[in-house]
Amino acid sequence: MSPHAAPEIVVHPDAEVLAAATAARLLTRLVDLQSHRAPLHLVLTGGTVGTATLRAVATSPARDAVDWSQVHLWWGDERFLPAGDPERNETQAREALIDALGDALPAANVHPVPPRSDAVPDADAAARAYRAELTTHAPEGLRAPVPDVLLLGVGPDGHVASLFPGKQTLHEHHDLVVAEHDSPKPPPERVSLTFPVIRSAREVWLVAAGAEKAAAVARAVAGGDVADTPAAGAVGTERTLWLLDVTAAQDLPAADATAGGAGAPAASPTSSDADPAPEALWARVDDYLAAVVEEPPAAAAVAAAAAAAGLPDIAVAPSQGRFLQLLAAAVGARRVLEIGTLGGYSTWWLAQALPPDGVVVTLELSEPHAAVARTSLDAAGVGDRVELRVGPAAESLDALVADDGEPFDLVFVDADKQQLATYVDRAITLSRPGALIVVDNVVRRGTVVDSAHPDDRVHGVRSFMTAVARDPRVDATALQTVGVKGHDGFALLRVR
Ligand SMILES: O=C(O)[C@H](O)[C@@H](O)[C@H](O)[C@H](O)COP(=O)(O)O
Repeated sequence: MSPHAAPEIVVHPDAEVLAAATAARLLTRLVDLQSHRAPLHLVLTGGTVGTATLRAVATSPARDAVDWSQVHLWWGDERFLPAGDPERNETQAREALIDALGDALPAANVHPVPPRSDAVPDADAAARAYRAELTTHAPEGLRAPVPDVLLLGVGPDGHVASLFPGKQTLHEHHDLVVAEHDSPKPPPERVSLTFPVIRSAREVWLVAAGAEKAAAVARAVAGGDVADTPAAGAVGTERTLWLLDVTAAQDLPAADATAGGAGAPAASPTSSDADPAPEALWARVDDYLAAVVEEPPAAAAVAAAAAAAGLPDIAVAPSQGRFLQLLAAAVGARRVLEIGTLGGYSTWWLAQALPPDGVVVTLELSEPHAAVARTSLDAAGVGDRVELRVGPAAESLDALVADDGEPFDLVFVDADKQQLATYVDRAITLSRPGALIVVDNVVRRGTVVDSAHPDDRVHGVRSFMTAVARDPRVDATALQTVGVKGHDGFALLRVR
């Protein structure tokens, strides 16, 4: 099985057969793997199919072919409830399998997410404790054990574990475990592994039954947007296996699924033979790169505050933030202009490059966004190096031109695209020779090539591209990028 292999899909006639077949497959896989390595790490999932699979394992004649003393059990997520609560995934897994294994499975091999208690009063505390447990059992050089098989149920909205569409937790690239305080699936308080852990698994098995899952399954298998369909981001380093019943597979192209039990890798879900480069793979690479570009806690706090305030998740990724910082440092920036503050995340990175007397002048249209940014940047200790101006960017830029102040050394343009040509024209006017101007989001999933595209932001970018191509004041280039934010790109200008 090659890394990043296309997902395999196996379809069974109904949910009962699906659970039994998944159990048989799991037992066989564990026995096979035990001839290669020990211990094994198996991550369980909550939900009806996940729990039915555990019951089928418990009642299988092949159950005892596994040396359970060499298997560690973890959970992909947990409903943050008191110990023994029947709704806890741990409770259900104990009733379905663990109790039946008895002494064959040492208690020390079972690693539940801590239940609600006086000692662990909230999901954040449980997440911290679970993170510590993972790290305790991590091999040298890693922060968590590498799951050999990671099971995931799939919700009708495409959620996996307790990672739900539209939530900031989907974009957690560094932490191993997060608390979810507002789960749309009850209970609201949950704890979940993050994608960096899920995507570190050798094999990710997604199990789903029921027609209500079909649309999400089809979107995920087709490599959909993780923000809309989190299951699309659940891929293993060696294998991604979809185990479905007929109804959950009903929206898949017919060629994409093999009959149940065969288990042979299905035809790739794409028309080409080459491995597709799904957004999930790009996101996984970003996860890897994020481990290289450690997102400082102060930056993560700015991002978290923006998410908590409900700001749209359109800030740059950590690696892009560091890129801006390095560019600013490379030109020895003392004065930086930012057009589009949002929650202040890129502002924070830019401020890191400044000398003590440096300043980032950042322009934001929305007062509520500016208020979030101001609070976060002050809390991060960089507020004294940031001058935040609220109002329409074109007006603020004209005022800066009228001020005829010191020129800027670097400009970062990350605002509405309809007026991009105007913003960049003013930025060039406000910059010194040798200054750099970075313009974000200029590829827009490739739509920038479409002269008839209905989105006026596309036309704003195209107008900017046309203008900058013939502007004698700058040398310019533009590069495509892929990553957790999908397919996009940026332009880089140097003022002559
Ligand atoms: O705690 C949970 O609820 C699960 O971990 C969750 O991710 C579940 O696996 C899916 O919601 C699918 O659940 P069903 O299989 O019951 O549809």
